[in-house]
Amino acid sequence: MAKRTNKRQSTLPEPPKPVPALETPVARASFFTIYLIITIIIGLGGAAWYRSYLEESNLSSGETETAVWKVVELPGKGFGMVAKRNISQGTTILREKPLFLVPASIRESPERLIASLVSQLSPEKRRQFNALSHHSNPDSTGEAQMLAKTQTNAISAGDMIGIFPNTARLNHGCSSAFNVAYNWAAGEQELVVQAFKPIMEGEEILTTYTDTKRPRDERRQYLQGAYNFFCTCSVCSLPPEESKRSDERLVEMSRLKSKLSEWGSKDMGGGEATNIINKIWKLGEEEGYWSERGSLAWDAVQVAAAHGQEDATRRWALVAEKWFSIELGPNSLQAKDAANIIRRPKSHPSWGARYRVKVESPAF
Ligand SMILES: C[S@@+](CC[C@H](N)C(=O)[O-])C[C@H]1O[C@@H](n2cnc3c(N)ncnc32)[C@H](O)[C@@H]1O
Repeated sequence: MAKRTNKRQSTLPEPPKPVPALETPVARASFFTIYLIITIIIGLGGAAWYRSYLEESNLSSGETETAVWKVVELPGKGFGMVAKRNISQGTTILREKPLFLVPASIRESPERLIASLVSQLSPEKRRQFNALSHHSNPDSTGEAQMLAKTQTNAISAGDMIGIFPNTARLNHGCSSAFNVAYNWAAGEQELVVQAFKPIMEGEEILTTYTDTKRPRDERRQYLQGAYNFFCTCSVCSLPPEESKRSDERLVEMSRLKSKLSEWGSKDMGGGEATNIINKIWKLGEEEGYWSERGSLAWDAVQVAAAHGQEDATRRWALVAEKWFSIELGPNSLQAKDAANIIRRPKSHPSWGARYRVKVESPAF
């Protein structure tokens, strides 16, 4: 049996003594040549890595192609964004600063305001703005067209709305069809786009323009009115029977979500509230609707904490932290708040605010 030895007692043979490398001018010269070559190789490798890092995570506005996605023309949709390679769940596919921000409600003429903001853009940024589509008012020109482009492409950024030329190329998909979500990072003043589902190479990268937890006809009517297109996404194209079942699930998810507000008005106990959250989760799983999972689990954290249930609070916070990180990014305030509750469940602001009662833990 081999004896355990420490280094000092090692019986391994002594390593060979290093050969003095820099003793002659020739040796010194070849050392510097090798040093130079290694430095260049490391430098080039580093630059390539840095370029790919920028491409994946911190793009400057105006790019239409990165290592991860490209903007292409798609039949019947204008432009859209397509994955250039498999994208794993939780990947940040894009960070983007706005061309400009506008308050969500303004007193002055919106046309005039947008025109003035566009006139202040650099020529390159103005080109990016002019390249955007404007389906809400296709025949418009001049200031009206600038307003139409803003209406078609604006994305909420805190209490403002902004124009983000890359994110603006994301087309819409309903319930199980959309695979990315964006989140305004107020600290960095940039939009973060996260893949909350795995996306295969060649697949279209889709966001959602509306709450799609409603029946297909209603969704289509809304999208036609607000964005001027008839939705034929994978959910809207389901055969009649499957479409009916999908509609039923979505309507039930929506009904249960509004029923949950009864806990807020103290008309529902903590056990029932967490039971409803588990039901919504299950329906979402059946539907393939993975969005909003972080906030659903966060609602359960609130219920469990208010009823003073430490173990359930921590378990729901673990789920919330996981899904906030996937959908909003690990540096999002939401993911950080959930991480704090995992460490100290009793630090939740609602801790013990209601009578103590057992609540359900995650049932998945
Ligand atoms: C924010 S833009 C998206 C990018 C746009 N396709 C482009 O070419 O720049 C919104 C417009 O894209 C089109 N669009 C988005 N999702 C679509 C879909 N699922 N099917 C057809 N057209 C869609 C509609 O014309 C909509 O008004």
